[in-house]
Amino acid sequence: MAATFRGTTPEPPDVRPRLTVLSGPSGVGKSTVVAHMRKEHPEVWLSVSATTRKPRPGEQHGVHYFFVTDEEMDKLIANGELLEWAEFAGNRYGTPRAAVLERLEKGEPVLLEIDLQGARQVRESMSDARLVFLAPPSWEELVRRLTGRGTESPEVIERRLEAARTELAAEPEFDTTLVNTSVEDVARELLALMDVV
Ligand SMILES: Nc1nc2c(ncn2[C@@H]2O[C@H](COP(=O)(O)OP(=O)(O)O)[C@@H](O)[C@H]2O)c(=O)[nH]1
Ligand SMILES: Nc1ncnc2c1ncn2[C@@H]1O[C@H](COP(=O)(O)OP(=O)(O)O)[C@@H](O)[C@H]1O
Repeated sequence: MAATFRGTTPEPPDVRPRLTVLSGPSGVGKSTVVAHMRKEHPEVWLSVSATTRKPRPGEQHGVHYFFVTDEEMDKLIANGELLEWAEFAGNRYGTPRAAVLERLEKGEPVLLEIDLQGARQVRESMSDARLVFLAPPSWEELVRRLTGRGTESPEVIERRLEAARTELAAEPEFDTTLVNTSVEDVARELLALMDVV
C-alpha cells in the first residue's frame, strides 16, 4: 500500500471532517478512482461542478456536471455562487459554494475533483483543505489513457496534454501524491486519507 505514496508520508488521522481536493492531469484516472471509491462508500460526498463543456455520451446533468451556458456561468460567477472556478482547455468549470459548505457543516466528508487552478484557490480560501495530487505512473501511460478513453478529438487531447505538463510540475504544491497504478489501491488510500476507513 505504501508503494503508491510518493514524496510525503500519509498524514495522521484528523477527527474533524475536512474538505479534500483531488487534482491531477486529464486522463490520469480521477473519475475512475472516485467512482470506485463511492461504489463502496457512498457516504463520501462528491461536489457536482458547473461547466460550460458539452456533455460526453452518457454524462447526465446534475450527476456528472451541471451543464450550463456561458451566460449562466457568468451569472454564477458574478453572484459569488462558486467556491472557485477556472478555465480549463477552453471551457469553464466551477464548484457551487453553498452545497459544499452545507455538507461540511453537517460533518460529512466532502471531495472536490478539480483542476490545479481550482486547487490553488481552495488552498487560499480554506486553509485546512487537504490537497491530493493524482499522478500517472509515467507520461507515456497518461497519453495512453487520455487517448484510449476515446472521448476527445486529437486537438482537444493536445490541449489537455499541454495543460498536463503544467499540472505535473505543480505536484510539490500538494499535501500528498498518490500514483494511479492500481485503481483499487488508490481508492483505498484516498479513503484512509479522508478518515473514512
Ligand atoms: N477548477 C475546477 N476544475 C474542475 C471543476 N470540475 C472539473 N474540473 C476539472 O476540469 C478538468 C477537465 O474536466 P473534464 O472536462 O471533465 O475532463 P476529464 O477530467 O479529463 O474527464 C479536470 O482537471 C477536472 O478535474 C471545477 O468545479 N473547478
Ligand atoms: N489505474 C488505471 N489503470 C489503467 N487504466 C486506468 C486506470 N485509471 C483510469 N484508467 C483509464 O484511464 C482513462 C482515463 O480515466 P478517467 O477516470 O476518465 O480520468 P480523469 O477523470 O482523470 O480525466 C479511462 O479510460 C480509465 O478507464
